[in-house]
Amino acid sequence: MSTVREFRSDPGAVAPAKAAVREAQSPLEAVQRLIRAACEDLGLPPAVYEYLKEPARVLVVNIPVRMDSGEVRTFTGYRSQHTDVVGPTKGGVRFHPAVTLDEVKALSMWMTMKCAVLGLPYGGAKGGVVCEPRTLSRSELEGLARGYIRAVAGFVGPERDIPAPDVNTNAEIMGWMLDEYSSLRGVVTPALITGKPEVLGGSAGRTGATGRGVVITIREAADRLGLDLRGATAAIQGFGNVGSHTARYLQELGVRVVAISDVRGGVHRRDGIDVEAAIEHTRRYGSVVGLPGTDPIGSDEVLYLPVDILVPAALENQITMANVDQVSARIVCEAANGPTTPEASEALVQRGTFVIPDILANAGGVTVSYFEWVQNLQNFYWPEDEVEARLEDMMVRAFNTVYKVHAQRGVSMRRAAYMVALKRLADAMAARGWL
Ligand SMILES: NC(=O)C1=CN([C@@H]2O[C@H](COP(=O)(O)OP(=O)(O)OC[C@H]3O[C@@H](n4cnc5c(N)ncnc54)[C@H](O)[C@@H]3O)[C@@H](O)[C@H]2O)C=CC1
Ligand SMILES: O=C(O)CCC(=O)C(=O)O
Repeated sequence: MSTVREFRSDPGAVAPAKAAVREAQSPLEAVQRLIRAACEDLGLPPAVYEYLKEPARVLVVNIPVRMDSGEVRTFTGYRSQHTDVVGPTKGGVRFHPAVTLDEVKALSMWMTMKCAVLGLPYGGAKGGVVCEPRTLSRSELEGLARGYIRAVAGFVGPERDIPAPDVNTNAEIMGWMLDEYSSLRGVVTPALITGKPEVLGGSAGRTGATGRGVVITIREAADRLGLDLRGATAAIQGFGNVGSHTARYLQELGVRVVAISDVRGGVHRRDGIDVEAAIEHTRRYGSVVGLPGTDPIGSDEVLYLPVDILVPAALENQITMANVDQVSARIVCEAANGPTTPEASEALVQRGTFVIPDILANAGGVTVSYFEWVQNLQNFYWPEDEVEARLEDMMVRAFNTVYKVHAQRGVSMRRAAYMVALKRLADAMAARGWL
């Protein structure tokens, strides 16, 4: 790397996390603080933060959709591409009423950090559409998915930016987007998008990959802490793709999943919930609420149960300085992106909670997306056991790398993960002559 200079504050920039007394007011501010703090920890040249403090490009689009009523309604969509310093950008597309440009920017920045922790050859990206998918019919949803990819088609592509599923999007929606893009380009382009159905070139194991990765990190953490997972208890907030697979794989390791919640409410059972029954109930009724043999519990209450493992697997900002004192789990594993503010996370760590940060915990999804993209480019497909073995290997290596920095430097796992990521990104910048 070029000469390492002292990292100086500039008056316009966000305050370093060390000196922060005020809780970050938004996910964007939170991720900026985290990046800046890691740059300081590593003594990186100021240019590193300058390159990373905002996304390189953002696109705002209006998406007209013909509704079932015959009227045309316009939806707002975003795509944020944070940095392509190590390769094309990569990240999911979220359909949610609360999506904002700043949220999408923050999510793209977390993607950069996540890919760098795992050593994947991508920068981060994220997309979002402001909509309430629960109020859309299937054909309206399909129109929106096709409209979104049409609107960003000149901006994405296998060598530029590769979308994937996120909140309220899934393999079927990725299939529609792939079809639309392929029609526009006049050539079938499986490497455009990951998390698609296997019959269209999706990777074996992608659907469960994020949950599988989450559970690998919990297993590694439990090992370091001397916690026997057989008989340990867990509570899970959010029971979509990530939450449900996490619950399934935890149960396979002998963990008792005593509480689960989704946006409509939660369920509790001291002796452990039958996870497969909860998945089936959710498939049928759209929520875990009302699962026979369980007691009702509020969505938020799940966060406060005296369990060994708490897995927030829904949205950002669920654990903040306002409620952190009520969290009593021994391990908090951030399956969602940004579920804990940096300040609340620091408070948990001070109390002895082992926090596995999002950019490590939920990296299994993008890792298998990377495998999917590689398979698409080679047009050669791997069996599921090979995907799982490679995922296991990469997640364990990433966990060990972060844990080593955590132990050697006496910093939190989050700070350590950012340091690992920033070191790789800064090395790439230096090698490209940017520093
Ligand atoms: N799908 C993926 O591969 C990856 C997803 N993530 C992150 O994981 C999180 C969850 O994503 P998915 O499972 O894909 O989304 P999803 O749409 O499949 O599921 C989201 C779940 O969260 C629940 N939820 C929403 N608001 C809630 C609230 N206030 N309280 C309790 N539950 C609530 C929903 O009801 C649903 O059960 C997000 O933060 C996402 O960015 C991270 C890495 C990869
Ligand atoms: O699979 C991917 O490419 C990205 C998944 C994602 O959006 C995330 O990790 O937050």
